[in-house]
Amino acid sequence: MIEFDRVTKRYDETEVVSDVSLTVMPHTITVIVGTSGSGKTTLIRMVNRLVEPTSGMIRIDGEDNRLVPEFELRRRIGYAIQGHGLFPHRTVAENIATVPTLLGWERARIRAKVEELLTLFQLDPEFFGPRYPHELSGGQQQRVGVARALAAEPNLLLMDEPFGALDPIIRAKAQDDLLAIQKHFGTTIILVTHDMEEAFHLADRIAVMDKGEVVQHGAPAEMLVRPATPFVEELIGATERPFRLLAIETAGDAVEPGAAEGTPIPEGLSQREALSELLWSGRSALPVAAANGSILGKISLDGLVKRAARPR
Ligand SMILES: Nc1ncnc2c1ncn2[C@@H]1O[C@H](COP(=O)(O)OP(=O)(O)OP(=O)(O)O)[C@@H](O)[C@H]1O
Repeated sequence: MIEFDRVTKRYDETEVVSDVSLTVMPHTITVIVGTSGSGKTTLIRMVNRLVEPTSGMIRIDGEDNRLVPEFELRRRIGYAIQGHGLFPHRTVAENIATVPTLLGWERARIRAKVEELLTLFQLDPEFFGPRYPHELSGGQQQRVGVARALAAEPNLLLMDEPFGALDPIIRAKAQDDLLAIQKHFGTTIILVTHDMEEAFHLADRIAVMDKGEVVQHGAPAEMLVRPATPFVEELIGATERPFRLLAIETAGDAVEPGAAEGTPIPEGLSQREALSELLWSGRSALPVAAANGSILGKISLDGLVKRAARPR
């Protein structure tokens, strides 16, 4: 659990983070959104003490983070940033192995970890392990950056626009990888993004920052129904509300009994994507398939229209 307790950061006279109190529950994804310059990066960099708060305290599992030596914090907390920050003269495998090596893991354990992570990110370890970052595409480098942040199996992962530079297709893939990994390891993740679509897709909780303050912190659906300020409402975008609501849950959550014709929708697809498939197919229902290919039932336009309506 991460507790921000009345955290303030000032640079000279300018307050860039103002009296933020926020609790991040273990094994959840909290997404921080807000306009440029609202203090998102500063807030998360205070967790691993790349930035020191002017006042207030951050506790990690109950422990004041100032009592933990900085090098220890940075080994314990994964940190992935836009542009990935890979070491150019180290291979992909060496990059991922950075923190485990510092921690003195045995070679066999390091090798196994590197292979596991590359495989999870669907990068063939034999092919990609010995390559150098410049031999990879931007999207592949970005995934290696996230793999590196995860290598020492941190309980906590801080991510600052980790998918910012990716094209929409690779981005969607990277988001799904992240969700799978979060499920697999139970990692607590705090992620900063400008992309509301990404926020609604990934978040268990969204924190909205405006001029250094957290103006709302809650479940995505709650934010749609009860935006705390006009700023939050504007950020969500009134015309997007039904679609944002559908983006929160998966097709698997909307399965209805019965059969339907057409190409099956994977159960992990968001309901928003399922709606799009339905509209494009011109059908009123499509089958929904599990990862192993078995048909779970169907998803219907009528069902999704009901789910997209304002919750009561
Ligand atoms: N080292 C610093 N010295 C002075 N001011 C700073 C420093 N770091 C950040 N700031 C200021 O603090 C404010 C918040 O910056 P921060 O990077 O936290 O915002 P952000 O919400 O992450 O923005 P963006 O979305 O553009 O990345 C900005 O106005 C920035 O200029």
